[in-house]
Amino acid sequence: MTTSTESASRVSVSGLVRSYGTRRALDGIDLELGPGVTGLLGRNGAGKTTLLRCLATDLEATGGHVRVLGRDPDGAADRTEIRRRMGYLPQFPSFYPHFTVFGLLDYVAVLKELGGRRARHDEVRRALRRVDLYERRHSRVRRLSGGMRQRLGLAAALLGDPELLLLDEPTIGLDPEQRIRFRDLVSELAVRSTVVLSTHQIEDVSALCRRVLCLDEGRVIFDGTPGELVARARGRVWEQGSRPETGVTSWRLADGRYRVLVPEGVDDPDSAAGVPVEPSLEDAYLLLTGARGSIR
Ligand SMILES: Nc1ncnc2c1ncn2[C@@H]1O[C@H](COP(=O)(O)OP(=O)(O)OP(=O)(O)O)[C@@H](O)[C@H]1O
Repeated sequence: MTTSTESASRVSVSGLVRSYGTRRALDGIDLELGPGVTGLLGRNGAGKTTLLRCLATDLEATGGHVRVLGRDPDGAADRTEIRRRMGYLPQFPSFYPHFTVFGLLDYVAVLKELGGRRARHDEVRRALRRVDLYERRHSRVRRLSGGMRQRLGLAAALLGDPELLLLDEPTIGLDPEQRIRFRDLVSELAVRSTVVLSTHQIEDVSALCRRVLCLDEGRVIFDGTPGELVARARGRVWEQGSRPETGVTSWRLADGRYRVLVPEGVDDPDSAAGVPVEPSLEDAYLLLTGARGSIR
């Protein structure tokens, strides 16, 4: 039976467990996602890619319940329907190098069963324009730069205006202009679509996400707005002239001073040594995930 919360959500996950052998990469995730951009943060190995792969029907859950776009990924017919209505940019997209840019996207569009030839070609052109690759449509994929390949992967994910867009580290390798273009595109799409963005680029989260989920060892350790995450760090970020004692996180800044993060339960530094400053989202994330000691 479908509950009203489930039908409003594009993604509904409860008690999701995914193990690789004896290792639990996801250890009981509960999640409801509606339209808008949600940023997925977490250290290397926290479980972000595994979560996206479970939502993308690329990995089966070991335990718990997953519904994507109102469908059950365990059923073959439901899985096909989810794949048609979802766009997925994997962490390491790989392409046939001898295809042209246009030919490759057209091939993906055929697999997604996007309309007749004419409508499909229109959609391929539209996706190429959106990622600024239209001028390169006749190039062989092997001749693209790393950032262009990343944009090609994004174009493939955008085909057919998916209701759910799952993006695993989408801005890796993009130059600043293309990164801003990407943000503009994603925020436009997120008016109607649900976008989940796994990233280590905290600036992308600040610029794009209304909601942040932070994973640690396969569990959600924070679920809220970027502002709520920053608020947790207020009063715990300092700058001072000398490297502090252990027990706090610190790193040297360009001007020779030190930025100091003071975890909860540790005394504030001596106010004579430094001044409290407004935390950034990055500071708040580092405090949340428990970084310790000097970051050199
Ligand atoms: N195919 C696999 N086989 C075995 N273990 C795996 C596999 N994929 C991931 N893992 C393990 O599962 C855990 C979560 O990995 P995952 O790739 O989901 O993390 P992540 O948060 O995406 O990391 P990163 O930021 O480095 O991409 C890690 O301990 C990882 O070593």
